[in-house]
Order: sequence, then structure tokens, then C-alpha cells
Amino acid sequence: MSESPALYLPTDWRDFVSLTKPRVMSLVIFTGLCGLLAAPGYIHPLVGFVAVLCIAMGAGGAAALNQWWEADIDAGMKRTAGRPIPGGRMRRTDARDFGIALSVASVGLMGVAVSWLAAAILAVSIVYYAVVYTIWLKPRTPQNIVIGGGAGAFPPMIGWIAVTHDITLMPVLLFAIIFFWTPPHFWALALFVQTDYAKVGIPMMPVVKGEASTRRQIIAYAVLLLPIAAAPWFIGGTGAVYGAVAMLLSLAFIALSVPVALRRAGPGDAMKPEKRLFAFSVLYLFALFAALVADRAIYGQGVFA
Ligand code: HEM
Ligand SMILES: CC(C)=CCC/C(C)=C/CC/C(C)=C/COP(=O)(O)OP(=O)(O)O
Repeated sequence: MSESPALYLPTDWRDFVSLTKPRVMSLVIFTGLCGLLAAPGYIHPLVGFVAVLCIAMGAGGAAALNQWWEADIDAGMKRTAGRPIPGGRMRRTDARDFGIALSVASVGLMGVAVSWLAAAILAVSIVYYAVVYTIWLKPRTPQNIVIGGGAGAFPPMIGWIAVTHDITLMPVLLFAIIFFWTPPHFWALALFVQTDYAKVGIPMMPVVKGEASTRRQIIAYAVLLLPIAAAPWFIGGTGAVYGAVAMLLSLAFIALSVPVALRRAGPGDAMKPEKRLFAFSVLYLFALFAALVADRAIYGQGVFA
């Protein structure tokens, strides 16, 4: 890694905000909040707020460390070239220090104010994203998303454990939902930005195994996602409201994966099937976790009991 140029534009506070990838992390934080609200037990609202704040700080800190490490790669891709470090608005070391400070503070605060088990899992997820995924897996294997995607699956588990202080089947299932959701979420996007990843030598699935294989794998994960998303209902962990929403959303996810797998863009189709699937993937997770909380509220379960 090289230290970047000597001349910098001044760093604005907004650059620090954008370093935390706020748009992506909004869903990470939302799933963490929903895990917390769906968990059985009582949590003082202030402690609950601190727990979600810690998830936000940890996720943002890990995102900053990801950009500290990947500044050269980001500089080579159109989508990421304008980020604070490659854009010349932030010193690499500032991003590193900011990322470390946020990460350490988030784990410490979670441990002291909420739960040391939740803090330990938060620490694991930060290391998983910033080190295991970013430094180790991403530049090495096309399975980077599959294995590394686990990092983004921890937040609802952390939220749940902040309430229960215990690892049970439900938080593991919430982890599994995001774990199986991540490959179609990201590969749909990678199909329309793949030339960029190839340019900077990142072995994303479409670059290494080709488009056809990636398209087949997208639908395979979409199909697997249906029973996993419905599992909290099958095991009696939720009511039928969640079950029905999970089935409907997952069927829609499969339906939108079909044209991606068959590589079919209708004539005059302004939005390519991959783009549509990517956009729906974000809506899917927001709606699924919202349904989980709504279900617990309707049936008087979780923190609503
Ligand atoms: C290894 C796993 C993942 C990869 C590689 C990935 C990659 C990406 C990329 C490249 C984008 C395009 C926007 C951008 O450049 O920031 C994106 C968007 C997004 N991702 Fe992911 N993602 C992953 C996991 C997740 C997880 C776990 C969540 C949340 C639970 C998530 C939520 C989002 C959201 C909400 C957007 C849309 C942001 C917007 O509207 O601009 N992603 N993702
Ligand atoms: C609590 C905690 C630590 C949560 C972590 C959440 C997490 C791992 C989210 C993954 C989100 C994400 C932006 C991946 C992008 O991959 P990338 O960095 O390869 O994408 P890029 O090409 O945009 O840099």
C-alpha cells in the first residue's frame, strides 16, 4: 500500500459520514434494530438505543477500514473513484484512525452498556468485514461474497442477543436469511458493473466463472432463501403474518431471478432484470424484517409482550 498524494482538498465532515457507507448501512442498522425488537424479553429503551447505535458505529467503522485498505482498488473503479480517499479529500491514515476509533468505541460501549456477548459478536463482525472479507477473501476467491457475506448477517443476531444475552435458534435463522440473501443481492449488481471489477483484478463471480454460471447461482440462492426465510415461522418462532409475508416476498424474489437466470431483457425494457433484482433485494430485506417486527407486535411477542 502506498500513501496517497501530498496535496489534498480539505476533508469535510460529510466525507467522514460517507466513509461509513450510510446508504448501505441503513439496512444493516435496520436489521439490527428489528432483531432487537423481535427478541423475547425486556430491554430498557435507552439501552436498546445504545445497542443499535453501537451496531451503527461498528458497521461504519468497518466500512471506513474497508475503504482505507481498498483505496487503490476504489480509485480504479468508476463507481467508487469519488470516495473520500481516492477522491483526494481524505488522508488514508485518517480513514484508518477513524475506522479503528469507531470500531473500538462501538465494542467497548456495547460491552459496558448492553452485553459482552453482543459486544463479542459485534467485534467478530467488524473483523470479519474489515479483515476476513476485505483483506483476505475479496482479492482471492470468487466465493468472497458467499463466505465474506456472513459479516453483514450478524447485526440482527447482535440486536437479538442484546436483549436475550443468549444464542438460540431464532437469531441463527436471522443470520442465515441475510447469509443466503447476500449472493443474489451482490451478484445481480456485479453483473452490470462487472467490467469494473475485472479492471482492478477482483475475482468476482461473473469475472471468474462467467455470466452464465453466476446467473444460475443467483437463482439457486434465491430458491434456497425461501425455506430459510420461512423457517422462523415453521419452527413456531413467529406467527402467520410473518410467514405469509416471507413466502410472498421470497416467491417474488425467485420470480425476479428467473429472467436473470434466463438472461431475458424484454424489448424496450428500461430496467434490466439484474438491476430490477438488485433493487428488489434491498426492498426484500427491509420488508421481511419489518414484517418480523409487525408480526411480533400483532401477536404480543418479543419486546411487545
Ligand atoms: C459481501 C456482502 C455485500 C456486498 C459485496 C455488497 C455490495 C453492495 C454494493 C457494491 C452496492 C452498491 C452501492 C454502493 O456502491 O455502495 C450495494 C448496495 C446496497 N447494499 Fe449491499 N453488499 C453486501 C451486503 C449487504 C448487506 C449485508 C446489506 C444489508 C443488510 C446491504 C445493503 C445494501 C443496500 C441497502 C444497498 C443500496 C444502497 C443505495 O441505495 O445506494 N448489502 N451493496
Ligand atoms: C456490524 C458490522 C461490522 C456489519 C458489517 C456489515 C456489512 C459487512 C455489510 C456489507 C456491506 C457492504 C457495503 C459490502 C460492500 O462490499 P465491498 O466493500 O466489497 O464493496 P465496494 O466494492 O463498494 O467497496
